[in-house]
Amino acid sequence: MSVAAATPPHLAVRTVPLRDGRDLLDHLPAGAPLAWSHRGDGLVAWGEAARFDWPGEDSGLGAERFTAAAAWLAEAAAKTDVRDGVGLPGTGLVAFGGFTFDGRSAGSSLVIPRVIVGRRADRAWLTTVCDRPGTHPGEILDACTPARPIGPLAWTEGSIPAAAWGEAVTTAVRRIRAGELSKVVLARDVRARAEQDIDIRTLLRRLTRDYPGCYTFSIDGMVGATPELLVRREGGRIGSLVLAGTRARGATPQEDQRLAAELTTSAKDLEEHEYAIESLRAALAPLAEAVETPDRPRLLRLANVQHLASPARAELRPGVSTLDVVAALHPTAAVGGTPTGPAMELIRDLEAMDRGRYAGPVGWIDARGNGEWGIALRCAHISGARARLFAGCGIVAGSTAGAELAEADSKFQVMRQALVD
Ligand SMILES: C=C(O[C@H]1C=CC=C(C(=O)O)[C@@H]1O)C(=O)O
Repeated sequence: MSVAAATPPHLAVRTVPLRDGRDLLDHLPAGAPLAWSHRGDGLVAWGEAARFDWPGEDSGLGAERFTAAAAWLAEAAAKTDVRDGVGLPGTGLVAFGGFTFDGRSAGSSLVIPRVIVGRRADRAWLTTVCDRPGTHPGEILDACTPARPIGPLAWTEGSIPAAAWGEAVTTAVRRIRAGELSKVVLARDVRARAEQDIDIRTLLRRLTRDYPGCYTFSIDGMVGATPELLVRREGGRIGSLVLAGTRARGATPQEDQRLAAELTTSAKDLEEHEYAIESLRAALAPLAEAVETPDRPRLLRLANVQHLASPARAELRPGVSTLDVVAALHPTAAVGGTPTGPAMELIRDLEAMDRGRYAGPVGWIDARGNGEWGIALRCAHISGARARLFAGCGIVAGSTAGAELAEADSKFQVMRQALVD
């Protein structure tokens, strides 16, 4: 099924310092905004100078989509004339990307925008991408109209009703107890329809306001605020934040504390977390040295849920690219399961839906290989007036359908709240 991606064009890229203290999102015109932001830093972008699309591969387990994307980007970089007056990660040639969860699905893409505005602490910059040196992209002048409210929404079930998904959880628990695998992450979707096209900038504003500690993203209609950092690369250093194990937030400080204590001492959740750490260490072993992970996970509190979280750091071996790391880490045990092969098969058997880019790598990369890639969680696919929301849960031998349905609901809350005026 694989086909060659379109050859990237010759481009001229200019980055200049920007003396503008505005919030990154204030720069975005309506339409199809690109964004990646975390605590006010990040990149927003619009327009499309070049694009890589991947149609899906036959086996679904390989890394073809990442390898093809890396080759396309390297070719684009070789054909680009760059004048970078700032020289930070995220300046010069930058591509935004979103990859499908399953290699068999179509929809993985990289986009080199026409205009990028970036911020890192007190430094901001503007990057423009043209077809010829000395020209300016028309998109730079796109009028920045105010973000619109979403308006009334009609909600419907997704691909699989709640009760049937609960049965899938029970089946997964049975297969885990029978020794077929240790853990599988099962996901479900719900759908909403607005009366007018959904203004993605409104969602981004609400997500950055409510989830400042998460990575807010918008790439080709996938919009969300993920707490899970797959890999951040700066020079030869990489970092990652492994999450697995979840409780809701309590309604009172006492209840919140009780749920946190339950999570940090739960054998089921610590086991689930350990699988995620082991899979990260195994995936990084051939690519990186000095992999450091903490002895015990920390508690990460978000507005809707609390997670067990472990920050990891490592030093990349020479010649290893960022997309090599993305390919090696994906799918982590936090979105696939353990072992990966049987978990992927069970997901295909039980979920009754194509995840598309939900739970796939999402982020940006520059021509020097710096970049930040998260896992597309707590997100929705927005297409015109339609939104499809996704949420998944790690299932282990001790899981129950009722608790997992409740956990999925607390994960849906991120995009539900972003969509409701
Ligand atoms: C699969 C999702 O979350 C993962 C990330 C953190 C904790 C998880 C858990 O505790 O089940 C999930 O593995 C999702 O939000 O859709």
